[in-house]
Parts: sequence; C-alpha cells; structure tokens
Amino acid sequence: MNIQLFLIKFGEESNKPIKNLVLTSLTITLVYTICSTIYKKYAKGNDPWNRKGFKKIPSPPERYPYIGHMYSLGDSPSTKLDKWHVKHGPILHLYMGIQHWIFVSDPVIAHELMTRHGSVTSDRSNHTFAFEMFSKNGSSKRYLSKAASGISFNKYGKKWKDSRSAVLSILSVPYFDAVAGTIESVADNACGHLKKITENEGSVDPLEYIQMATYHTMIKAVLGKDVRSIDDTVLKDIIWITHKLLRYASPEGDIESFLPKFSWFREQTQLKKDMKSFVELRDKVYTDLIKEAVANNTECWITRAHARKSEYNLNDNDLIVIASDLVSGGGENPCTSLMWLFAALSQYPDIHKRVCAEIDNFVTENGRIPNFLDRLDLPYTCALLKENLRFRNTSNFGIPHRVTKDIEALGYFIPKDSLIVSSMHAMHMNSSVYNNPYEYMPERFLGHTKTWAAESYGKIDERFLFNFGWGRRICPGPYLAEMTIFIVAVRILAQFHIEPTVDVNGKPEFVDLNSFSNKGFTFAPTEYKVKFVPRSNNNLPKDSV
Ligand code: HEM
Repeated sequence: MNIQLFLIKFGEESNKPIKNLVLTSLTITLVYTICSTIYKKYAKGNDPWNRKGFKKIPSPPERYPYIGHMYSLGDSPSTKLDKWHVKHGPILHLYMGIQHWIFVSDPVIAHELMTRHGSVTSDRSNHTFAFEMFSKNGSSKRYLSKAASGISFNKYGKKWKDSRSAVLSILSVPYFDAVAGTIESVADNACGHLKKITENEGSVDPLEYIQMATYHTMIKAVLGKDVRSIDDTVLKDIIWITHKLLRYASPEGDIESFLPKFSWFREQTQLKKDMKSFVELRDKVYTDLIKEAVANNTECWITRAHARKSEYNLNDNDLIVIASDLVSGGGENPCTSLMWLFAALSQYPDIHKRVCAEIDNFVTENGRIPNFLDRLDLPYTCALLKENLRFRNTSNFGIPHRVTKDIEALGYFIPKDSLIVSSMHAMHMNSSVYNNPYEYMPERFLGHTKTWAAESYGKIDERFLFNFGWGRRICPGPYLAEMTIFIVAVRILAQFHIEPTVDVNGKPEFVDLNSFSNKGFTFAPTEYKVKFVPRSNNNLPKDSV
C-alpha cells in the first residue's frame, strides 16, 4: 500500500486541468473539514470513538484534514506503524480518509478481536477493485454470478465458506506431501540457473529464479501445469497478474472508498481501463489453464474441484477467482520470504555456517539432501526459517478484517464498519513478545518444533508466529508455504555458499535489510545481487541433485 506514492505520482503525472481540479477539491475539502471539526467539537453528538466508560484508542497526531493518516504512512507503512506503536501503544486508531482502521501490534489483542470475536470481525472491505472487480461481485450486475467469487477478498458468507471448504478439503496435508517432488525438481532447476549466472556474471539477482520455483509449485499444484523457464508466458502472465493485484488491492485501487471526493479520479485516468484489462487478462489466462487441466484430467486441485463443483456450489467464475487467489498468495509470499533469507544469510556468516553444517551432517549420515519429512532432524534450519519469517514478514498488514457489528472488547469500543489490521512488522518486533526483536537470532526458535501450520492454528499463548493472520480468515497455506520454503532453502544451502558482492576495493556490499520495495501488499527487499558459490565441502553424493 502506498498512498503517498499515489499522491506524489499523481502530482507529477497529471495534466494541468486535472491538477487544478485537484487543488480546488483540496481547498473545498480543507474548508469543509475545518468547519466540520469545529462543529463536531461543539456538537453534543454521540461520538463512537469517545464512548463513555470505554478506553480511548490512541491516534497518532500526524493527521491531515480529510486524508487523515494516509499521507503520513509514507513510503514504508510497516516501519512507520512500528514507530507509532512503540510511541503510542499496541492498538491504534488511524483515519484512512473517511475510513477507520484499527492497527494492532499485540498478538493477544489481535486474537481477542479477530479470533474470539470472529463471528463479527471476519468480513472483508467493500474494496472497489479487490471485491467488486477482482472477486466479480455479482450484485454490481457487471458479472454473471449472483454472489462474488473467491476467498481472499470475498465477503464473509456462504460463497466464501463453500470456496474455502473446497480448498481445505482438497489441498490437505497428504496432497501437499505429494507435491514435494515437484518442489524439489523446481528448486534444483533454480540452483542450476543461480550457479550458471554467478559463474558467468559474477553475481545474480535471485528473484526471477526463486519466483520460478515458488510460482511453479503453485501453478503445478493448483492447475497441473509445468513451467520450466523464467520466460514461460504462463509464468510471466501469472506473476504480472499477482503484482498488479497486490497494487490495485491496496488503498490505491479504492480511492473512492477512502476519499470519496476523489472518486472522479478513476473516471478521468487510465486506472479504470487498466483494472478492466487486468480482470480480462486474469480471466483469459486462468480459463485457458482450467480448460487444459480439465480436458486432460491432469492431477491437480482444479481438476478435482471442477469434478466437485456442484458439491461446493461453485461456478466457473468461482473456480477462476479461487485458483488465482491460491496461485498469487502461494507464489508470492514464499518467494518474498526466501528473498529475505538469502539477503540475510549473505551477511550473517556464523548463522550461514551453522545451518550449512547441520545440512551437511544430515547428508553425511543419510547420503541424500533432507526433505520436508526430515525437518525434525534439522532443528537449527527450522529455527532459522521461523526467525527469517519473523524478522522480515512478507506482507505489510495481511488482509484487513471488517467489523460487521459494534464490538466491546478489552475495554475498547470498536464501531461497525471499522477495519481491523495486524501491524505485521510491529507485531513481530514487539519487545513484549520477543527479546531483542530487532536482532536476527535463529536460536530464539530452537525447541519450537511445531510446523508453521500447527503453530498458527494453535493456542495464542503457544504461538510465536503471527504472519498467517487470524481466526476464520486465517491463511489456509502455512503448511504448503513452510514446505516450499524449507525444500527450496535446504536444496540451495546444501550446494551453495551465499556471499555478498564486493566493490572495486574488495569490500563487501551488503544487502540493505532496511530497504523495502513497495508493491502494495508485500513487504519485500529491494532489488539486490549476491553470489551463489558452489560449496566443495558438502559431502553431497554426485547423483543426489
Ligand atoms: C509465507 C507464506 C504466506 C504468508 C505469510 C501468508 C499470509 C496470509 C495472510 C496474513 C492472510 C490473511 C489472513 C487474515 O485475514 O487474517 C492470508 C490469507 C490467505 N492466504 Fe496466505 N500466506 C502465505 C502463503 C499462502 C499459500 C501457500 C497459500 C495457498 C495455499 C495461501 C493462500 C491464502 C488464501 C486463499 C487466503 C485468504 C483466506 C481467507 O480470506 O479466508 N497463502 N495469507
């Protein structure tokens, strides 16, 4: 999400008449807001945010008329929120234009609001792009289905429940375990490229190869299709679709709900057309893939779901949106976590040495690279992957939960229609949960042997990873995500030492772990290059890769 970028970009790119219109709108808005603030101050209304007998939820003072805190969130909303939480407390009220967002950095408060009060806090927002367009909201009469489709951005209701059941019943642990072989082969494919490019060019930006591995895993599991090259059209289209989705599904794609006075903006610019073309391309790419899988009866989620369409009350639109929810969520998040891992290992040699030693010991004893079922034999590796996910989460704020009925919890009053959001970065940097939270310390997770799924779905007081969200909307993918990340990381670390590039004086150029790329939803490192140097001391049998 980057509303500040939106506002700046808008200022740079718009033509003069539009700019004048904006300035006039802003002036009118400013006058209106000042008057209404003065009115509210003196009017004896019943302000739901100042209810008698309830604790006031703090709100950072960096707030502008009408746009509220949107501009102050800056280029890196996650780190801004972390600072605000440290200063003002674990629960914050932000004015996002006319919307009220409650940001939470304390897991117990998040659990209370989004899990214990889940019956009234499991809805999604009426986001113009994510709900209306991406999820094909039928009530807008633009699409054939009567209710919107998909899982991630769909409203809390029967269609969402049916869709989620279709995913959970098919994409279960035995199914995931059957996918392990695919992940191993895509990881080895990525290793080959990382080695070759490092040899030829001295260093490599691993992003495209890691994307190929994680997206291939999802494309194969969900749609039964193999993609073997970074230039594969299906792969490229799907990554493009995901990145557009991540941007449009942020406040940038829903300006009219946040700032209704700017609703004309979408009509005046290319944005609406771009969004329409996006949905058309998404539909075409996924329709073709679904047809192919079903016609060939390929073993994958879509073939099974298609055969059980009536059991889950799903239509063809639903299948398209669910498949794209799964492939985008499952392709992008594990890729981002792996990108953080390689960036971190290239500058923590002791941690790197220790994880490689553990993998090498396993290889020596067993004559093969460990697979996911061997995870308990690799406690340090598992601790490292948990710490990596804690230290640098993959999403800024997960997906907001909409409140459908006023709630009273922990002494707070939260009115209907507010959105509750996990401040993911701040929560994982919360010093009341972790010692030295700003340090990269895998050993903090030694002895935490639960899978990510068991931990995420378990009791709140036994939970130390909050990346997968809360309650009824909790991510259905932690097992597959952990398996993908484990297999790709272990196969790469069994073969390579990851080293920083060096400058002309031979000084290491470390990746900046505090520089974040802004793709909307995701919290990813900025572009970087490292070296994947083959290790000679790994005891790998020749035919094991
Ligand atoms: C590191 C990996 C991943 C992370 C950090 C992650 C994180 C999240 C988060 C924070 C949410 C929102 C939860 C909430 O609203 O409280 C979510 C939802 C979702 N994720 Fe993931 N995810 C990951 C991997 C996956 C994978 C592998 C899949 C596919 C199997 C997946 C599919 C989904 C879907 C379909 C939803 C929507 C759930 C709903 O609204 O009911 N994710 N994820």
